[in-house]
Parts: sequence; structure tokens; C-alpha cells
Amino acid sequence: MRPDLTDLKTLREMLSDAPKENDTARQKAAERNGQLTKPPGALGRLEDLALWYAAWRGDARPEISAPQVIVFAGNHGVTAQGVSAFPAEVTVQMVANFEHGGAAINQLAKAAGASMDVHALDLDRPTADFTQGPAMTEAECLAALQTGWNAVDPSADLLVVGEMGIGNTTSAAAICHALFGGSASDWTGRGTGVDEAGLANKIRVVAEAVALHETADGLDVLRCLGGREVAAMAGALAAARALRIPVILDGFICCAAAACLHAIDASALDHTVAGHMSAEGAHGALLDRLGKEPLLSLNLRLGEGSGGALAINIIRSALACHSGMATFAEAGVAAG
Ligand SMILES: O=C(O)c1ccc[n+]([C@@H]2O[C@H](COP(=O)([O-])O)[C@@H](O)[C@H]2O)c1
Ligand SMILES: Cc1cc2nc[nH]c2cc1C
Repeated sequence: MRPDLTDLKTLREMLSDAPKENDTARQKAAERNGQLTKPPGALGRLEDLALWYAAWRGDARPEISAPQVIVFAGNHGVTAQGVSAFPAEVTVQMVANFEHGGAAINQLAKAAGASMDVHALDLDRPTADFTQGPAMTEAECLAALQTGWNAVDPSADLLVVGEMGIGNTTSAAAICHALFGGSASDWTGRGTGVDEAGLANKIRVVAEAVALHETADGLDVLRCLGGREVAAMAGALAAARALRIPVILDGFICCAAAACLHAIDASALDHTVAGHMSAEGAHGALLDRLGKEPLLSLNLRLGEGSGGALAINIIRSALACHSGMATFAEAGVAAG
């Protein structure tokens, strides 16, 4: 299913009409969970994850065999404001590194037994500096959303979306400030490692951008303050929902993309879990706003889908227990 995202209204409608959990599968999975050879609840959150996954797959006893990691890359005009510790050309250089297998995410995807795809979005055409005007036109934003949608493999059974884009923690901070209010400093962190003066400059940039655009509508915020890789992640999350593919969210930028969908429909992220809590200062507050409890907290601040990829084996293990364990009756173990 690859709809033509010809206008943002179509996407809004698709989000409202998106599939919901399969209640029957959840109920059957819960019954099975209650019969497995362990004290009730002893597998803690793994049990919740197994039921969540079963409900989205519509299968009471599923397994994970085809996880997909997608890394989207984009360039940001706002880098002209000196918001990153690294130069903008690192984005295209890291894409080459992903393609040659040399980045952390290549190793983490491999360790998790996941396929990995990389999509570079018009790197030679950075978005506009959003302190001056909207980052993207509607057509540009739609094209990025479509790239994200099309990147999802319909036969995947678990998805991680990650990103690479020098300057994108400024974009993510501006998205959060526009959607959730507070002050610019609440949402602005050090990204790749800016110093005190760099952080003060970033806060100024985020405050100016949000004041200029004056919108809290999820898709407007995405277009005005996002980036192509951010929009592509949003498109991939929407596609996964339509395809009933559960998703593991990554760090601050991935969750900012997710927040744009959440602002349109509060249930838009029900098919997702938070893979980890990033060391980027505002990620915890963002996860709270999205109602997500992170699976891991490892002080990562890399992006690329790294924290999501690390969490694949947690979900896989949850399903291995759920679908592979013996019941009390099968094992001849006395139930309590
Ligand atoms: O995922 C995160 O939470 C995260 C936190 C800090 C930095 N990053 C990565 O660093 C880059 C953005 O940092 P910056 O300083 O250029 O805005 C971008 O490529 C992200 O993948 C990612
Ligand atoms: C080297 C480097 C690798 C990255 N991966 C994701 N964001 C990144 C930013 C930099 C600077």
C-alpha cells in the first residue's frame, strides 16, 4: 500500500483512519501469557511488550524474523546560524560511511539481525534556514514524507527509524517548543557537543524560529521547522501504522518527528515504543509528553537509529519467551 501523498490533508485523514490494535489477538495472547511456566508477571515489561506486539500483528503467538532499520539523512539551512559543533558536510560524508558499513548503526543493525537501508534526501539542496522562513514548501515536505513512506518494507515485522543530519537537534528542539510551549531553553540541548556560547546561540535560534512561524499544528510544524529526514521519519511511522508494523523509536530527533504525528492524533504512536532515552537534555521531557517509557538508558546521543536498534533484541526476546515457552500443562509444572 503506497498512497500518493499529494496533499497534507490526505495524510491527516490517513492518520485518523489508521488501523487500531487487534483486540482478539491481544486477548488470546494474554490468555497464553497467563499459562506460561513462570510466576504471573515475572517477566515484567517483556510481558506487556509481547501483548502489544501480538495486538499490532494480529497474531497471538508471533515471532520476529525480519526487523528493518532505515536511516534517513537531510541537510539543514539553519546550520548557517552556527548551531552545530560539526560542519554540514559531515552529513553527506556519514551517508558514504553508512553505505560502506563503517558507522555504529551498521554494526548495531547487524548485531540485531536487522536489514538496514539508507535514504539520503536531496543533500545538495538543504532546507531553508527556518529563522528566515519555512524550512520546506508543502511540496518538499510531501516529497520527504513520501520517501519515508515508500522506504518501509511491507514484509518487515519490526521497524527502527533513525536519522543523520547536522543541525537537526535545533530542528527537533524548535518542533518541541512549537508543539509543547515552555521556553526555548527547555527543549534545546548540546547536540553533537556545542559549548556554552553555542548553546546560548542555539536557544536564541529556536526562540526566534518558533516566534516567526507561530503554529502548533503538527504538519505545519513539521514543514516549517523540520527537515527532510525528519519528515521522512514521520512518513515511515505513518506507513508502518498502515502496514501494522510495530516500531521502536530512537532518540530526540526521531521522537520530535513522532511528536508531529502525535499532535495530529493522540493515538498515532500507539504502534510504537521508545527504544531508549537519549543523553540529549530534553529527550526525557519529550518522552513524557508522548507518554512513552524508554526501554534503555545508555547515555547514547548518536542518533542513526542506534538506540532503537539496540532495543530490537529486547522485543525479539519478549516474543521468543511469549511464543516459545511451554505452558504449565505442557511442561507438567504445577501452577500456583
Ligand atoms: O538521537 C539523539 O538523541 C541525538 C542527540 C544528539 C545528536 N544526534 C545526532 O547528531 C546530529 C545532530 O546534532 P547537531 O549538533 O548537528 O544538531 C544528527 O546527525 C543526530 O543524528 C542525535
Ligand atoms: C561523526 C558524526 C556521526 C553521526 N551520526 C549521527 N550523527 C552524527 C554526527 C556526527 C558529527
